[in-house]
Amino acid sequence: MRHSVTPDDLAASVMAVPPLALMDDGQFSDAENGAVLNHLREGGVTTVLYGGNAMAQHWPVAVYGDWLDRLEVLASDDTWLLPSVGPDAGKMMDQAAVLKTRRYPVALLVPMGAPLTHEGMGAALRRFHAECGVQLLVYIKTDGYIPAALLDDLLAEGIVFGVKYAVPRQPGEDDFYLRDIVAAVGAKRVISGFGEPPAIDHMLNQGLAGFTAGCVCIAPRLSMSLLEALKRGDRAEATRLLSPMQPLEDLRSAHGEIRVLHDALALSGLARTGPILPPMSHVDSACREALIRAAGDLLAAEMDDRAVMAEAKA
Ligand SMILES: N[C@@H](CC=O)C(=O)O
Repeated sequence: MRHSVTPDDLAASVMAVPPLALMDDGQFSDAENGAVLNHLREGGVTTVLYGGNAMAQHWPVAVYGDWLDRLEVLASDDTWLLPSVGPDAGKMMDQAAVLKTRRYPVALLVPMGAPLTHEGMGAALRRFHAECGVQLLVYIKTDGYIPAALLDDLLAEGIVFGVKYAVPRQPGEDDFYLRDIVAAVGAKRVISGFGEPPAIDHMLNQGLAGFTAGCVCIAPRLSMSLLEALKRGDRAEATRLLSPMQPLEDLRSAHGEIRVLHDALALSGLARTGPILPPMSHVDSACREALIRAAGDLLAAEMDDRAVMAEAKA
């Protein structure tokens, strides 16, 4: 696992957001989480965030250090691994005590909810950083969550590392909040935060540096090629690369993105992800067949792409 990173690393790899694999008794599975991490690394992904898809806000603090230590052992030396902290300021301090004795450079701050003020939120982030020295990637899912000027101050103080931006917009809708954030902290510090489809507009039209995604866990090579296409401004190639992911993305939109991804990894045969953490639950059996097809087709497209690349290199 890497112990230091720079803002350029936000653009160097897709930030994969995998599910967490547990054994039937709810214990962490080294073998299955290792299988997911190996598949990502073989597909070229070097940044992995244990966030929303891993239900990270619901990890008991009692196992937080142990699960992170296990992930660190499983990750390759060149992988940038990000844990999550929050969502509340008290839990952040319990997690700071754990992170203080580890070497994670950056953690994702999952969105905080009411009650809060922006002044108080700034104080909570400063207190966390003073305790453990870990910088924060701020996850923004709602308009006006944190003022752009406060983000800029926290970035200048070395507390905020960057922003994972995931406020949904209608097609063609102007995104004033995103523009303010980019004007304050610079596009290099902001990544698109909700999968491959919105990353196309975020990177091509708003100039964001990269993106986080879930489908990348099944198709890392395709997703990395999508990132490269977007960095060179190639919309046609990006759209082509997105198309094998769309059936699974459609199922995620219809039935819940976290649980569909968790079960898709298992049904594709990539990893036995096991029980999903409460308060989430598994997908209904009614969409199982469609999920087997979508996940299997996406994995097949990934393996075909890898075979073509290997042949081209030989
Ligand atoms: N929610 C997105 C990316 C993660 O933050 C996804 O799963 O595609």
